[in-house]
Amino acid sequence: MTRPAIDETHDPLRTSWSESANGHGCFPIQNLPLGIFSVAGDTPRGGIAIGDRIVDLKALAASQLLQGDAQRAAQAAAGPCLNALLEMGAQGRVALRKAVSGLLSNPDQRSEIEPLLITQSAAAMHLPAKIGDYTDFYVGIHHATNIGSLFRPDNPLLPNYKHIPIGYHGRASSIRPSGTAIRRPNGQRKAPDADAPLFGPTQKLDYELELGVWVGPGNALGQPIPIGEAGAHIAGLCLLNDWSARDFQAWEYQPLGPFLAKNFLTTISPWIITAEALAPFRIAQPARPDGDPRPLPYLWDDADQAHGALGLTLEVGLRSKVMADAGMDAHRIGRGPASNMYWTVAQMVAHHTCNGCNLQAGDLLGTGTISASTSDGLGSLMEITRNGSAPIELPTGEKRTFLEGGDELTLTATCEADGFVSIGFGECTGLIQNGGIAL
Ligand SMILES: O=C(O)/C=C/C(=O)CC(=O)CC(=O)O
Ligand SMILES: [Ca+2]
Ligand SMILES: [Mg+2]
Repeated sequence: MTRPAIDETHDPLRTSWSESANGHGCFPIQNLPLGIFSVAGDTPRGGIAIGDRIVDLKALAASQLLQGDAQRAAQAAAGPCLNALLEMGAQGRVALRKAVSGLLSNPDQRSEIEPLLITQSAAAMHLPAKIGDYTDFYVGIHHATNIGSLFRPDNPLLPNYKHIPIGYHGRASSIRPSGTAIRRPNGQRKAPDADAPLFGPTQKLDYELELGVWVGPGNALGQPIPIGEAGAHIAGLCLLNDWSARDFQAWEYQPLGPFLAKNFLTTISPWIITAEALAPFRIAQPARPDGDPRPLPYLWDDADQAHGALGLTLEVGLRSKVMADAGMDAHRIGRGPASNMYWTVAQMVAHHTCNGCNLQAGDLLGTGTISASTSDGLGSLMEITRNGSAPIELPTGEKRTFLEGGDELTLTATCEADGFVSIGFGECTGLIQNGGIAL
């Protein structure tokens, strides 16, 4: 995937007059992610996170402080979803990023810009775009191997895995922003030794640690996106939790793949970490192990192999109600690098469109669960507890096989590279409610 230019907006010496940005773990002036927010009594509109505040893009568009592409981009972000801005592609995003970075770093403009800033704690975050379609891939090879060995002990990694970025079409309508409560879903499950299935609340509620990929400009139906052009169609990334009911999944998934086990809710972090903000953190795709097949030519691009992967670390924390009541922080249950993706984002895009399927601005792709090869870097409880057979212990002494009512799960991600200021994704969090869906 082509890497956006490193420019003055990435300068590690650049700071903001909005002091909370300087040293902020997620949103220093080098990040400037895009989202949709609202404050009480007002309509949702686009914003850019800066430290613990948000630049109101509707107000900025009305201020006459921007010109040209930057002004057009702010106008495209002034409404309740960012689809129009995503459709504009890199040109609009880059112009807006440069202009906002300049305004937030120039002390002479503080008096003009500061009235356009909103405190994040006073704002509600919404989905950043109307999501037309959502596709979930399966590119985390350690996850695919681990979960495959639990679902199919004789045949963990199917023979297509190293030739095709495997995916399934998910459900866009049930994607929600971070903070949405999780109601335990009902469905069918059947234990392998049971005579008949049962209907009721899932006994194996799980999470999946994934990255979400926001599609920028789409492609026309019938016109594939060549791998070398995939970068122009990617607006940015977020965190994605593909909540999963493992008992339903085991019973329903053959032969068509996941269905009700995964479409009851998917949670994403609300900020789009733009392709531009991620530029310094692009790394080489790890070499395929000796003996692995070279992908077909439509899935191979030397430039993509050189810098199509992401230098970021993903983390999962779990906090039970007992821990929350005692004022304890979340307990880390997984931490690992995104370089455990067997396929790059560009390969996902090239494959998704190779048959002429059209992506549209605001579509969302999930990478699939990203697990590491080590036991401290697994991306789901099904893997961590070996399908419930090896419970984990929380600092309170409580045991967990799968998620229970009152548990709060939080995904985070941090990008680091020598010579650059680190940036974070914010949080993707969800609290499991005690009650479920009505029976
Ligand atoms: O059948 C399997 O091997 C497992 C499939 C999934 O869990 C689907 C999925 O959501 C892919 C992923 O997150 O990696
Ligand atoms: Ca998934
Ligand atoms: Mg759809």
